[in-house]
Amino acid sequence: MKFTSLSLFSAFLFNSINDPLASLALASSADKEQECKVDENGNQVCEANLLDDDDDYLHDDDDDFVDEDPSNDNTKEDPNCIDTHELCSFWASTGECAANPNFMLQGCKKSCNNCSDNLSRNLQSTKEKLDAEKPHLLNLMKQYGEAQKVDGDKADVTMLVIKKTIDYMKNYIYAENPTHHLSQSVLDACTNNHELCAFWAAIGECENNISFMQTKCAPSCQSCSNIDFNTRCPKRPEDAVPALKPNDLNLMFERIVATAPGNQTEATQVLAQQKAVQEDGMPYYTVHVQSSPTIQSKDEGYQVSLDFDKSQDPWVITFENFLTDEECEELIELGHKEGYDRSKDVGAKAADGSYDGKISTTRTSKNAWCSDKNGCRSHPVAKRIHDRIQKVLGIPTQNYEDFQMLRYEKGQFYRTHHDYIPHQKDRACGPRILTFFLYLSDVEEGGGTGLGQITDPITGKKGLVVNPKKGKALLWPSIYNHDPMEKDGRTNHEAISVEDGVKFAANAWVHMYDVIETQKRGCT
Ligand SMILES: O=C(O)CCC(=O)C(=O)O
Ligand SMILES: [Fe+2]
Repeated sequence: MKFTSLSLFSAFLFNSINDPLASLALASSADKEQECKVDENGNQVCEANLLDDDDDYLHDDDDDFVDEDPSNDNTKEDPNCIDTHELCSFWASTGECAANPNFMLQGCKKSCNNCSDNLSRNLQSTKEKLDAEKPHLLNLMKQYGEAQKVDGDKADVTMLVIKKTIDYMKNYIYAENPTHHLSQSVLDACTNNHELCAFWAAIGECENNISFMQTKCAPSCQSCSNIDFNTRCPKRPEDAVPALKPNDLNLMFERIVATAPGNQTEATQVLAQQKAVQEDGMPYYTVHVQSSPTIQSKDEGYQVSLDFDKSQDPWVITFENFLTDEECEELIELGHKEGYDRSKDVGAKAADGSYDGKISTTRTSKNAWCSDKNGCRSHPVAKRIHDRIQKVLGIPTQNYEDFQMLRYEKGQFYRTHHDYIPHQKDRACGPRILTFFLYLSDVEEGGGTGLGQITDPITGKKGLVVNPKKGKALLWPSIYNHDPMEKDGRTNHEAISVEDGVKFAANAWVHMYDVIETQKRGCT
């Protein structure tokens, strides 16, 4: 029996995005497609004589494919090389293959020139033949970046990714008459930058870890077009609601001070000292104003203008007992699970529009990001604290970056800097507008947060130092009240060296707009 490896590979391409193993099973029966049907669960089911019924899905010991010669199939039409929509050719001509590859490369294969070629047709589907092909395929893969490592129990699925990658790179990216309009710099950057790209793609990382995978392992994720910042990064929706409008900043701080549960009465102050927690889980925290405008919104002479903002001191407040001891310990532990690495500053802009982290001599601490890649962000304690901050600020948690967990050993510091990142003004997430800083440990000596341009309320001199204390929080704005997209440089700050002990802390940076998708796609 002649083996229709052309339809095999096309079927594989079409299905393997969701389930590569299933697609191979489907593929091995592709020449008898009429004998396969979809069951009530939506799964493809084929007659028993088409698929082995043991779990060795690659096993095929009859001789029903003997297409030893790749040229044998050259003249055959690929039945899967079709457009599934009448507008495919129009869309392809308007650049949709590049702009919308997820749909177009599968749904408009013909117009996008994303059909299987001789190599693909000749792919063998038995385990033995796969193994025999392996050196050849791995060799071909070297054209597209780092040589790929394939072993372990995911070797078969990884090989499927490799086949898919070669097909995509050869027939679509480097097609003779490409239908995409990718720039030379994107093409040059579209390489696998790690030997495990194919493996990671095989275990679903292209979707779990979009920012890294779709740019640094783009061939394996079939995502060269996403290297381009404008394709990968969603624009800020026209109707996006800003977290703060002009004048909201002052009103927010005034409200936070007035409503702090521990500040209300003498009795609540006692409860705060006892670290009591309210029924809804909110601790009886107290708020202490370190610095604020002297003329407040209800006062005569109050204005919403740059001159007025400059004539007043910026807000800086602290919260005592904002977190319970258990919450602090759990957050530190989450940081350990993620792994504390040497902290980096915002570095140079990369070809994909992201900004590299650069090791800096002015920041010697270690940090870990509590992202959702490993479920940290959705851990109940991390989530509870995000929700608590949301309650205090009245700004939704989607606007909060993942917690950046910090660890300073003796002698470590972060020299004076500002948290506002100017280029983010034009990004979907908008700039950082507030820093909600959490102290997770007591520190024996040193390790304070210094705000050099803020007047210390006790000494009356410039240079406020907030000392760490387990469960305490510190909040300051990075922007002005009259125009909350604009940086207020007066909240420059530093992490003073730890002299003794270890300082654990966490940054919760609040953006003007939703930052979740921007962060996930590496667009911040
Ligand atoms: O550790 C501190 O006290 C401040 C840290 C800081 O400013 C930062 O991580 O951006
Ligand atoms: Fe900072």
